Amino acid sequence: MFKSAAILGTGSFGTALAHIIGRQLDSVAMIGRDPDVAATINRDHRNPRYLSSASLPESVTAGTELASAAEHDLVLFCIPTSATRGTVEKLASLGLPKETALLSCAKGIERGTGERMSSIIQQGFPDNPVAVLSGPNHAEEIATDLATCAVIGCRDEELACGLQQLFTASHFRSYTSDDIAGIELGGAIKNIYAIAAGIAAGLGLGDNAIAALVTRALAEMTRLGVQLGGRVETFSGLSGVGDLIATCFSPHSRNHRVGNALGEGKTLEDAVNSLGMVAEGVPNTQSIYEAARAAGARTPIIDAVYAILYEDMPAARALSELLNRDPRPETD
Ligand SMILES: NC(=O)C1=CN([C@@H]2O[C@H](COP(=O)(O)OP(=O)(O)OC[C@H]3O[C@@H](n4cnc5c(N)ncnc54)[C@H](OP(=O)(O)O)[C@@H]3O)[C@@H](O)[C@H]2O)C=CC1
Ligand SMILES: O=C(CO)COP(=O)(O)O
Repeated sequence: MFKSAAILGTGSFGTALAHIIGRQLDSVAMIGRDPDVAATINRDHRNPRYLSSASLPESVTAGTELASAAEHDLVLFCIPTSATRGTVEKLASLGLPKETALLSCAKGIERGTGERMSSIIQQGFPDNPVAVLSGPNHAEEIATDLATCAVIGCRDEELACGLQQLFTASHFRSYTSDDIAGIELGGAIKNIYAIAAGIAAGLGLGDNAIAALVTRALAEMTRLGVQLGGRVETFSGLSGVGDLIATCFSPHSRNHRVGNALGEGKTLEDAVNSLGMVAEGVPNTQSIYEAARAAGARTPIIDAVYAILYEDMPAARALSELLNRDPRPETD
């Protein structure tokens, strides 16, 4: 179905996905901001800045011209959620054929509007087909051919099959679903719990506490995600509990690393600056906290992370307040 693709973003995830789909397609164009990074990718078939040890197939080239996305039949959005609307508007002003399929790979919702990335992309390209990809997909592992699975959210069956075929490799298995909202919400909300799990580890809590936290996080994610438009079963799938487990327990998770630094007493600014990559949970703690308030949802874990990140509440006090809330049944 697809012969070529453009990947917007030459960061970790763009590089990992180029590594996968570059083997399947005639040409994959990575479109970034830094001409030196692009030149090195073209010369050495490696990204010097992100996942520099991963080799990129010969079919992968790089550049900085957004307009060149129009030459491909699929465009992947692998940029931070905070950059999505601006990039969509720029690309829409340059123009894309209406057959070009658009695949959102970012995990978060927009601050202020609460909109999901697929909606923002669809607004910019009302006639183009839009799909999403999510799951337990750490770029570091994908780029070294460690096995994983993903779910493709798409309402058009033919496109879903085409994307499923594209994202099928000996070490990469993909599933399809038409619950785009549920898939995007799981991927966005879990970032906050990865920060929470990192904070718990940084505070020196044990395995029992972190298992309890992640279990209650799943209940909270499902409750909030359903209130925001997802289907309940999607949160027990790859983009829900699958990604929650990956990010809450993996040393690769940037969100977990930010949380860990906070638990150890570092400031949010230091934690984010020392990362040098995007940790979507930081802006998404604000956007999802706001969406939860607007929906009237009960979200004690998200509220605690929000208080630590944005209201200067010491992590140990937030933990104590979480544990000392009024008792309640496990399922309600
Ligand atoms: N890394 C992972 O394992 C996974 C990441 N994702 C999601 O993919 C998205 C991208 O993450 P990831 O690749 O890891 O992030 P990185 O921090 O590794 O890279 C971000 C990329 O986006 C570019 N970028 C940053 N700001 C802008 C902007 N304002 N306009 C255009 N481009 C910009 C950066 O350019 P520059 O290098 O020039 O700064 C860089 O190429 C996130 O939503 C993340 O949640 C999803 C699954 C897995
Ligand atoms: O979403 C991810 C893996 O599925 C990446 O998580 P981090 O952004 O926390 O590294």
